Amino acid sequence: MNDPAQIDPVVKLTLLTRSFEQGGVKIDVLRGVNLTVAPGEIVALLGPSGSGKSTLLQAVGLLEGGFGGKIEIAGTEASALNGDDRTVLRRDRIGFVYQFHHLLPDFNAIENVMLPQLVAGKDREDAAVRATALLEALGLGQRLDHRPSQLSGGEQQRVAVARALANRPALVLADEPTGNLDEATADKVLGQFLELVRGTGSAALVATHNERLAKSMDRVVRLHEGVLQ
Ligand SMILES: Nc1ncnc2c1ncn2[C@@H]1O[C@H](COP(=O)(O)OP(=O)(O)OP(=O)(O)O)[C@@H](O)[C@H]1O
Repeated sequence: MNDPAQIDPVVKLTLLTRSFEQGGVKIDVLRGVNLTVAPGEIVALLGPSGSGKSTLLQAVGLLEGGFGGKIEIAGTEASALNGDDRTVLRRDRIGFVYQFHHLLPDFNAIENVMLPQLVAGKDREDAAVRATALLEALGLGQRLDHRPSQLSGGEQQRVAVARALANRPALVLADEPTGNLDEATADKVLGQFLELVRGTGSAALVATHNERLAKSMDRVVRLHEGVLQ
């Protein structure tokens, strides 16, 4: 049996830094962030607008360079990988949900959820089975062949949640996943998202402004003046 102490964290950030130039002025947005997320743990990332939540998620999602410090994802030091290996690590281990769904407009719900699986080399039939199961679990069994424009905002976000989980990622990164929805819909979608993430055993790092929604997660961390509190 595995000793839990020996299991790698899904995320380990050590002294992460990021600065931007704005109008000739250097702004230190992240000033030495340390963060560990355990397998299956759901962590809320709170912080005021402009505090660097999206910047932090971009670092963890291996979406951008320019960061100082160390980024480890599921035991692999991502900051030491070349571009191709980083892409594979991102594709195989990380799912993303954004504030706006970013679904492909010409594909229906099931196709949008199948797509990341096909890109990862999964068999078409298996991908369809997985996509259907996820969409049904999110209450979208009657919407499988609807395109994004034929879905409500909450339904679009639920398809985006299904897409993020399609490849059974070790980690889901969500940037204001319900920020675009009214309060009642946001609560419902976030509740379903958390339940599904818990069911799959993925870990999640969820950036939000919403203290109330944050409290329903396992742990809350706050970005303040470039470090986590
Ligand atoms: N590519 C960039 N170039 C210059 N400055 C940037 C860039 N990306 C982010 N910043 C700056 O970094 C700071 C943090 O931005 P970020 O989007 O990470 O904040 P946030 O906490 O996610 O904000 P919000 O809650 O409003 O989405 C801001 O001052 C922003 O202007």
